[in-house]
Amino acid sequence: MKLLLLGKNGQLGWELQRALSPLGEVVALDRHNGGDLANTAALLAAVRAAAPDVIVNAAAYTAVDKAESDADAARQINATAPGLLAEEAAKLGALLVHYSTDYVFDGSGDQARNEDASTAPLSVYGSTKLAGEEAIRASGCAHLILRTSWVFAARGGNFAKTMLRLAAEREQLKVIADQIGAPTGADLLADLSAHMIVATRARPALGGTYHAAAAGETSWHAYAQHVIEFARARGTAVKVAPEQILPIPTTDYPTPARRPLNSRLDTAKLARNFGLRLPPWQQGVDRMLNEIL
Ligand SMILES: NC(=O)C1=CN([C@@H]2O[C@H](COP(=O)(O)OP(=O)(O)OC[C@H]3O[C@@H](n4cnc5c(N)ncnc54)[C@H](OP(=O)(O)O)[C@@H]3O)[C@@H](O)[C@H]2O)C=CC1
Ligand SMILES: Cc1cn([C@H]2C[C@H](O)[C@@H](COP(=O)(O)OP(=O)(O)O[C@H]3O[C@@H](C)C(=O)[C@@H](O)[C@H]3O)O2)c(=O)[nH]c1=O
Ligand SMILES: [Mg+2]
Repeated sequence: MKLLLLGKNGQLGWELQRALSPLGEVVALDRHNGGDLANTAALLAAVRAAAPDVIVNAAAYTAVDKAESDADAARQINATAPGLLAEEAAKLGALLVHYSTDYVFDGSGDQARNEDASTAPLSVYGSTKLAGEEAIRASGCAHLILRTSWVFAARGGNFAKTMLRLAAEREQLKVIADQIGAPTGADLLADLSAHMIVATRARPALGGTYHAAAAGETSWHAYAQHVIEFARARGTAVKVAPEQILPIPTTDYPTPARRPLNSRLDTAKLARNFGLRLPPWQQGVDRMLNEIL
C-alpha cells in the first residue's frame, strides 16, 4: 500500500510518520516540499505524482484565536484544500483520512455528543473545520474523519506545555474551569488511524465519521493542575504554588474565538465498528510528561 501523509511535522503528523510506516511506502510532505495546502496547484500535482492508495491529512490551520482575523487562510487550509484532496481521492479510488474537532459543536448541555449530533461551531476555526468535513462527505470518496479534542504530544505545541512554561515563570495562573473535554494524545490517534486504515481497506463499509477522544473528562483548570503537580513531584522548577492555580469561568478569560463549554465526545461508534477503545486521558498525559520532563 502507498500512503501520502500531509502535515508531517505537526503533533499528529510526526506520530503518523511512525505509525503509518509498517503499512507500506509513506510519502511524507509538509508545506516546504510540495505539500502546501495553500498552493492548490502544487498540492494536486503532488497527489497525482504520488498516486497513493491512502491520503492522510494531518495538516490544518490550528491557531484558534488567530483564525478569527485570518479567516480566508483558515478556510483555504481547513476546508478548500481538504475538499480538493477528497475529489482527488475519489478519482484515484484512494481512502482519505482526515481529522476534525470538538469545536464543530456549540458545546451546549453536559452530555457527550455522538457523530449524529447537530453541529453549530462558535469560531472561524470550528466552522472551517466543519466545512472541510462536509466537503469530504460530499465528494463521495472513501474516507475516515476522526473528530478529536485537546490534542497533545511530546513534540509540538500544546496546552500542557504552555502550562509547564507558565508555571515556571509566574506566581499565579488563572485557568478556565468550565470548559470540559478530554486531552487526547497524538501518538494514540496515530496508532488508531493505522488500525482503522487496515480495517477499512479490508471492509470499505467501515468508512465514515468517528469521534476519537481519550476516555474520561476534565477541565482546562484540572488538566493544568494535573500537569503542574506532576512536574512539581518530579522536582522540575515550578514557581506557582498549588493554591495559586486559580479556577476561573470562561467569562473571565476573554479571547477572540469563542470555545465550547462542553467538548465531551461519545466514542461508542468507534468501539462498536472497530473494537477500538481509547484509554483514560491521564494515561497519555503522564506518558508525555515522563518523556518531556
Ligand atoms: N491540536 C488540537 O488540540 C486539536 C487538533 N485537531 C485536529 O487534528 C489535526 C492535527 O492537529 P495537530 O497535529 O495538533 O496540529 P499542529 O498545529 O501541531 O499541526 C498542524 C500542521 O499543519 C501544518 N500546516 C499549516 N498550514 C499548512 C499549509 N498551508 N500547508 C501544509 N501544512 C500546513 C503545520 O505546519 P507549520 O508548522 O509549517 O505551520 C503543522 O505541521 C488537525 O486536523 C486539527 O484540526 C482536532 C482537535 C484538537
Ligand atoms: C494560556 C491559558 C489558556 N487558558 C484557556 C484558554 C482556552 O479556553 C483553554 C485552552 O487554551 P488553548 O489556547 O490551548 O486552546 P485551543 O487552542 O482553543 O485548543 C483547541 O485547539 C484546537 C486546535 C482544537 O481543535 C481543540 O480541540 C482544542 O484543543 O485554556 C486559560 O484559561 N488560562 C491560560 O493561562
Ligand atoms: Mg491552540
